[in-house]
Amino acid sequence: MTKNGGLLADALVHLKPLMDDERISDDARRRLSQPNRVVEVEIPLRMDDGSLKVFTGWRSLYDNTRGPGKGGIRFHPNVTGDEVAALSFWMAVKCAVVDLPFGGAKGGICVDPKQLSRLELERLSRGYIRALLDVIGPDRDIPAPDVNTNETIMGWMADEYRQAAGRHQRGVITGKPPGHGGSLGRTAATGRGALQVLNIWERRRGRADQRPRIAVQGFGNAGFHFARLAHDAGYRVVAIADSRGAIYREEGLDPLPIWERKHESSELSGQVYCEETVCSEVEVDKLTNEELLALDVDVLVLAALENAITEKNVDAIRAPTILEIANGPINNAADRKLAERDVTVIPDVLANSGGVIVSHLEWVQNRMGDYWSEDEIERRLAERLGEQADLVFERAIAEDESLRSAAYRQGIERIAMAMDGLGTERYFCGDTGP
Ligand SMILES: NC(=O)C1=CN([C@@H]2O[C@H](COP(=O)(O)OP(=O)(O)OC[C@H]3O[C@@H](n4cnc5c(N)ncnc54)[C@H](OP(=O)(O)O)[C@@H]3O)[C@@H](O)[C@H]2O)C=CC1
Ligand SMILES: O=C(O)CCC(=O)C(=O)O
Repeated sequence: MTKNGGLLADALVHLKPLMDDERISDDARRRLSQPNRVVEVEIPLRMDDGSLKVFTGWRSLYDNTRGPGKGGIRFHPNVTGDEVAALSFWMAVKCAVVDLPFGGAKGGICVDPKQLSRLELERLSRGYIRALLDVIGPDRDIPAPDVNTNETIMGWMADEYRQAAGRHQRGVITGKPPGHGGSLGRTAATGRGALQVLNIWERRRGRADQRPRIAVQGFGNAGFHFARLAHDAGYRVVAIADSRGAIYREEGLDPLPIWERKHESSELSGQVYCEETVCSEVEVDKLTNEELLALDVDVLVLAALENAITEKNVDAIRAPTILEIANGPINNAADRKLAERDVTVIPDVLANSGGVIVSHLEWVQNRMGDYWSEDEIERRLAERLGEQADLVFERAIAEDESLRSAAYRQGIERIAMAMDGLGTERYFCGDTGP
């Protein structure tokens, strides 16, 4: 068993009820039950002091029936092959839920990037790409940012691939800096999309004119942009947490200055933004992460890592609505308990899909060699996400099932239909070679 205690096995539990559906063929059922492949690589890194360290990395391709694999790369000390495989499963479901022509993939390196210098980080990022040249590619498997990776890192990685290929291949990675083939709007896309999904849900529940109080766990790319946009849209962000702790203010917090303070010194390190000096303009209370999760807010937003809510702390949760921006932040046991208590969970495979939707737009722009304005990106994101979220919500209401179950059905049916459409002789499509 891995450090994450069988994350893929826990993730696959959601498939079980769907597998009884007669629309899912036996072949599709079998092929959906494990990843196509999980590649493990050792990446040697010359440290600034001249010593050599070796880091382990992975890239998992869960399924590529509907198109090339797609999914981010995570740098974190707890990354394992099992975690990456689970994340690639969620990517496969997510891309199908919002009807993108992609399969699911994910990658990661077991490393604490906060312990590396900028040059070490660049060498490691480039080394990861060199190690995986045979499995990634613009029509094979297309990485993007995830936890502790960003557009700078995607730029280094795309450049490493370009050097190895001997030509520009911009569509090999998304989330790059604008100017190096990156799309406008990608950085904020995950948070923007999550807010749109929440807004649609709140409107359906007749709560659009209220000013919900929200608490946000995770203040990185996804959590910050969500909090900033939600604050601007009139939500009251009463609490924010990063890996070091949480701050709370009943009157509401303005996420932008908090973010600016947090990032004054270094892009990737966690700053102690909840020190009194940092928030000296307003009175804030300090909370632990567990206290933030237990706040009596209208919406609890999970934007950090997997298993934030498990059977150990689920009974303390008081929010009636949970928005999953992180992938897999609620384990199965906790999910069942929340359902028993009629807590609405807006699931990750829909709520955080804004990022990959704009990644798809970046890939399309790279292939066209022409670039859209930020307004155009936002319009296209809103159009796709609005249509697909409505389908999920309508299905959930019509079938009287959870939003997670409705989203999974939407995604899995599309993948299974694509698998069946290819016939019986297509067993594996690793897409290696030139
Ligand atoms: N980036 C994207 O486009 C997408 C991201 N996601 C998912 O969203 C989640 C966050 O990703 P992203 O924002 O990109 O990652 P980042 O690395 O930018 O941010 C992660 C944030 O989570 C915080 N954090 C880490 N551990 C904890 C903890 N135990 N308690 C509270 N906060 C914690 C970090 O704290 P600190 O700042 O102190 O390090 C950081 O603020 C992940 O699950 C990711 O897979 C999903 C779809 C797309
Ligand atoms: O933008 C992408 O391709 C994938 C982002 C991601 O890793 C995710 O949605 O979890």
